[in-house]
Amino acid sequence: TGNHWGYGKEDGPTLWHRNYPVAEGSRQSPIDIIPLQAVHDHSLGPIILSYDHCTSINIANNGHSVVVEFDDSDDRSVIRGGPLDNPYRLKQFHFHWGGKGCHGSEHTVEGMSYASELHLVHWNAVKYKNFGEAATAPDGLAVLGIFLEAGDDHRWLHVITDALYMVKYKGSLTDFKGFNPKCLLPSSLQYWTYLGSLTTPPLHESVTWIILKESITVSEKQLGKFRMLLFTGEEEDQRMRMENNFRPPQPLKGRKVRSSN
Ligand SMILES: Cc1cc(=S)c(O)co1
Ligand SMILES: [Zn+2]
Repeated sequence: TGNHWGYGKEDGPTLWHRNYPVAEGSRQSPIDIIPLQAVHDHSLGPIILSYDHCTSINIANNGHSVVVEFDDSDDRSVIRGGPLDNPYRLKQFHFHWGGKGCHGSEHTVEGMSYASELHLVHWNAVKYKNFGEAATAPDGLAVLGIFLEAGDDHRWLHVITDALYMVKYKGSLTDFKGFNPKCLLPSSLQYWTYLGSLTTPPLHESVTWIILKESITVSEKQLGKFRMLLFTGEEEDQRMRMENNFRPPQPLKGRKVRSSN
């Protein structure tokens, strides 16, 4: 009904173009990144993350992913530098992941998928008055993508995975204060960058993507806790585990991917 969408056979990524024709647009995400075809742009400076005074507010299950929201009423936590002309305010972060043992990331590297992908979503508060307005502008959003590779336990991710039981059902939300996503960054901030879109409807072509080359590791146990989340609400009798909530790579359509040094 209406603009309902999901990741199943009846409502998944191959059908989103029916309600969201931009799905077949010229700057859709994610994409397959081919490192050797990326252009080394020496004018690309380092990305700078100023998260020290970030204020996380809550963690929620929106029926598509699990999202941690931040206070974005001022410039307390921003990303700047790299391909960005302005500082962009941290608004939320969320994840995309697979089912048991299979892939789950949205971006791929030479066809290789990771187990999961973390998206830190920021908006251009210099040019736009709120997130909603920025989300429809070509330079409105900047999303930092971090690959999660199955391996050892991540020493800080348990703070998130231990809270997931509280947001099992679609529409659930709970306090989540004092979390700083700086603890989820890999040691290197080397990145690829390109112009793309949201990877979920409404698929707005408003995102400057910054994908870190180095992944972080998470254990199968930690990934298993993400898979205990449900796409469905408490009141629904059909329980559907939240997994494989990723869009496959989209056509590059002539875009250039640039690489930091
Ligand atoms: C704003 C936003 C960005 C991404 S990448 C997503 O998956 C959902 O919502
Ligand atoms: Zn995302």
